[in-house]
Amino acid sequence: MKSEFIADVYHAAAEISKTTGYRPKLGMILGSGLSSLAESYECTKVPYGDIPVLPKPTVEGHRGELYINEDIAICSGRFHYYEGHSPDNVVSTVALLKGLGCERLIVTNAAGGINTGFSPGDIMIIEDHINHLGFNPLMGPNPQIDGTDLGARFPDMSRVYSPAFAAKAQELDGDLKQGVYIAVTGPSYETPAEIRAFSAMGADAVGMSTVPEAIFARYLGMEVGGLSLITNFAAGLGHEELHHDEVVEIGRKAADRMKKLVAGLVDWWLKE
Ligand SMILES: O=P(O)(O)O[C@@H]1C[C@H](O)[C@@H](CO)O1
Ligand code: HPA
Repeated sequence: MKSEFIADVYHAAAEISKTTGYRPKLGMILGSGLSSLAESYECTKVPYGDIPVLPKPTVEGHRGELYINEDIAICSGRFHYYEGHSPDNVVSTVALLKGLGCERLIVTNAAGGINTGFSPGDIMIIEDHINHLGFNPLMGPNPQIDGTDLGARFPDMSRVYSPAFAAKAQELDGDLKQGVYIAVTGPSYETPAEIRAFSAMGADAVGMSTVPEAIFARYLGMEVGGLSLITNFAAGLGHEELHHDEVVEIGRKAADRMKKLVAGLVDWWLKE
């Protein structure tokens, strides 16, 4: 992340706080097909188009709107590496949320189930991740604001996802899965051989996002909780070809259960 870029994003965040009067403590990034989760909250909506420092999302199922109120800021729409965005742009939503005042972050995504105990419609608490993207958002000079490093040059990643968040999620919904998310670049889905390799590496679900956001959020000192909605059997494990419109459709269908879970987690993390 370049110092100038983060300064611009923080500046944009300060402008939003000034106009709306809000400095929420909790941020959330919504995955493919999950944009309706934002509708549970009474919020002011700011289209990404009104935040010129942000790039434009190009993927179906990612709206491109910031929802904000005094408690929560929700990025409905994220930036994926496969869209051609730079690593800085991929994590610009996290920088925006941090600039708005968020100290905690919930990341959500749609993912393919690698673990043979997982089925479409399952929700997996992200317990850990494998970065298979080929880049790390912290590569490059360690950014500074007013001469001070934004975070550690070599940040610890031994506990990216909050165990307290995972425990609370299990308490709220007794039927959750838990596992390791592996991020690949996409946009092609994986081959069955890749899925077998990822399984041997210890991955339970595969997707094309989230990991850079979680790394950057931890670097910034935020607490992170993660949820994957399993939208399909990973390549070779089901009988059908994979299509993004089905990923979005399953996301929409499972949104009510996700909404209930997320609402409980939001209430808890705002009070905790
Ligand atoms: O933004 P997420 O990770 O939820 O989106 C997933 C990964 C790809 O962008 C897309 C593939 O269908 O959905
Ligand atoms: O099977 C998948 N692979 C990668 N990304 C995904 N996002 C949803 N499903 C998948």
